[in-house]
Amino acid sequence: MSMHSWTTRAVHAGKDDLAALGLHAPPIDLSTTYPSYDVVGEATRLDEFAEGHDDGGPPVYGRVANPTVRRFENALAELEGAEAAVAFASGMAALSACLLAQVAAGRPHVVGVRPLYGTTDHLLDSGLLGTSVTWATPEDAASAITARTGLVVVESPANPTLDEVDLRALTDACAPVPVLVDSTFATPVLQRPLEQGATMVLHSATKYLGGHGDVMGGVVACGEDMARSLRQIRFVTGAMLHPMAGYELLRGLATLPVRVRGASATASELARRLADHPRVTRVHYPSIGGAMVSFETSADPVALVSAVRLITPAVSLGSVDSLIQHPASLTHRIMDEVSRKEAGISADLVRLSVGLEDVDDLWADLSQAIVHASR
Ligand code: MET
Repeated sequence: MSMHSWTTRAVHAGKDDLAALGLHAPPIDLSTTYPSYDVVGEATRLDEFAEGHDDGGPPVYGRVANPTVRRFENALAELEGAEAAVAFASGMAALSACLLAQVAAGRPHVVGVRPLYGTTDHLLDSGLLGTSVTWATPEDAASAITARTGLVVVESPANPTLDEVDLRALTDACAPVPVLVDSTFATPVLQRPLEQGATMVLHSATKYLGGHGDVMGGVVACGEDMARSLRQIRFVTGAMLHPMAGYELLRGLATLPVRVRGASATASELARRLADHPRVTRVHYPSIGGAMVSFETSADPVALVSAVRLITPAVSLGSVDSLIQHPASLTHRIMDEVSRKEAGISADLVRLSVGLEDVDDLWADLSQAIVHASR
C-alpha cells in the first residue's frame, strides 16, 4: 500500500507502472481480440475468465477484460479501499450485474431503501431481472430481510432528495446480508462506504468520476469474491466498459478531489442563498457536502428549469458545468406517482448539479429563473 495521501493517490492510482514503461499517458488498447499461438493455453485462460477470474494477462477477447479498463478498475478500487472493482458500460449495467449475481446465487429478494435513482427504483419495483423487492426505511431494513434476501440496496445521498442514511447502522443491522451503496453523489472524496461496512459501492461513473459529461460508465468496488461473480455476469451479458471510456474515467479520477471540493463549496453557498429566497420552500443539502442541491419551490418548477440561461436544463450530473432538472418530469418519471410520493419526491422539487462556474454567476441565473417562473 502506498505511503502517499489519498489526494495524491487519486492523481497516480492506476498509473504507477507508466514511467517504467517509458510512458506518461496511459496506453489505450482498442483490441477486440488477442492473438495466441498456444490454443490449449488460451482455452484454459478462457475457462478462467468465464469463472470470473482476471489474472491481468491477455484477455482473449475484448468483452472479457481490457488493460485500459483494468487501470481504471484498479485505481477506483484503491480509492474506495476495495480489493477489486468491476467496470460496466453504464451505472444501470453495473446495478443489473449486481442483481443478476444474486438471482444466480438463488437469493433473488432485495430490500430497497427509498429514495433511489428513478430507473433503479423501477428496475427493482418491476422485477424485470427476476428479483423481488420489499421497500423499507433504513431503520426497518433489517426486519425486511428473509432467507432469500441477497442484497440491501441504498443510495446516500439519495437521488434526488439528497436524503442520507447512517451507513454504519444499516450495515451492522443487516449483516451478513450484503449492502450495496450507490455512492454516485458522494464520490470517494466525501464518503467511502466500504469503511462503514458496505459490501459493494456502486457509481454511475458517467457523473463525477468522468466529470465532463462526455463519458458513460458504471463501476462496482467490492471484495474479490463478489468481483468474480460480477465479472462472470459481465462476461455473458457483454456489459463491458469501452476502453476509451476506461481511459477517460481514469483521467477523471486525477481531478476528482479538486472538482468535488470546488463544486461543493459553491453548492453549499447556493444552498444557503436558496434557503433565504422567498419562493423557495425547502432546501435539501447533504451534511457530508457535495455538489448537488435540491429545493422545493412555490414557483412553477417546469417553467423554472426552462428559464435558466447559464445553467443547462438537462438530466445527469457531475459535470464541470451546472445542470438543472425537474425529477418528477425526468429522472424519476418512470416511477408511478404513489411510489414517488412514498419516496418523498415532491412535484415541486428541482434538482441542481453544481459545476465549477463562479457562484455569483450561478446565483444570478438561478434567481432570475425563479423570479421568471413565479406564479
Ligand atoms: C434518464 S434520467 C437520468 C440520468 C441520471 N442518472 C440522473 O439522475 O440524472
